Amino acid sequence: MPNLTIEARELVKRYGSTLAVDRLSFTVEAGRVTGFVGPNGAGKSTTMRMMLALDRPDGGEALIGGRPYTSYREPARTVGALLDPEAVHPGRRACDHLLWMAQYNGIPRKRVDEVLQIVGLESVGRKRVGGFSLGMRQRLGIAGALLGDPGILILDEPVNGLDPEGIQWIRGFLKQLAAEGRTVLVSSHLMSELQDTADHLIILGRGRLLADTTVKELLDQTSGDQIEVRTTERSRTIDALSLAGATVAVTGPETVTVTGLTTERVVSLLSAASIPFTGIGQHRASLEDVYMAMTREHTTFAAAPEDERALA
Ligand SMILES: Nc1ncnc2c1ncn2[C@@H]1O[C@H](COP(=O)(O)OP(=O)(O)OP(=O)(O)O)[C@@H](O)[C@H]1O
Repeated sequence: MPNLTIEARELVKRYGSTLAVDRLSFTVEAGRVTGFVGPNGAGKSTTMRMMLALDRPDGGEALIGGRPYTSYREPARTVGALLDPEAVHPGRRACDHLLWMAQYNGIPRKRVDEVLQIVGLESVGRKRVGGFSLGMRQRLGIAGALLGDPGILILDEPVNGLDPEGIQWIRGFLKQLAAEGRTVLVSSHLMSELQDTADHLIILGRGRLLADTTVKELLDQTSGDQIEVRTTERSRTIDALSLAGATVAVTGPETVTVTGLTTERVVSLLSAASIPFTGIGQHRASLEDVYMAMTREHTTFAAAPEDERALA
């Protein structure tokens, strides 16, 4: 079995005073879709660029299949990447762009028609890229990533700019690639784009690893013992439950979320105080809630300069 992992080992990248990637370590495994999520500026693209030797780390290393990217004679057969769908010359036909990539990587030309078909661009293969929508350019970028039939795929924001049908297509497609045993690393700044697609999540904030977990573990860990109460008398509810030692958060015009008490105790306290409620039950946090809570302090677009961080 070939090694199809992607590894970041203590990766560091600085741009001037900005610490874009901060001692980042994780391993991406084959056979599943790994979502690489974090707010804008968290360091996702920088990390992917270091994996592909497009940027040089200031510390640590990135390994593809256990080796540095630069050690492969024909890297396109091991790893395919989509980084910037706008990078194709607009005057070029889609098929010529792929043909050029294939020739450069020693890949037979018949593979060009195959990948155009795989991504659903066969009917526009002879059209110039300048007339393509962003969604079509994303598909073309994915076709390029697939040219060498690689076991590892690194896709930066592939859902960006796709219409609902395109989003549906890419979700199914990524799952299929993983089911074939490939390693699929896909970034997004929106958890909602990946929550139904990714099996595993690597969450970044300001260049640091915030979580390396399965979607299920993340939800279980955070949903905990929260109870949601629906009531028109929010402030009396907050007073009564807080007095009994609960932490109560307002989560809607007629809902509060309670931590620290059992459902039975909440019911008995509200009944004793004659506070009406129309619903009560376990609160399940959405993945988006968990992600927002986790990244809240890390959403500043630019990472703080190192000397500020030292003082923090
Ligand atoms: N070439 C560069 N020169 C200077 N700063 C850079 C460069 N590339 C990235 N940065 C900075 O490094 C940090 C990480 O950027 P990066 O693009 O990797 O984040 P990202 O998570 O991919 O964000 P997005 O979701 O917006 O693509 C940001 O503060 C960014 O401004």
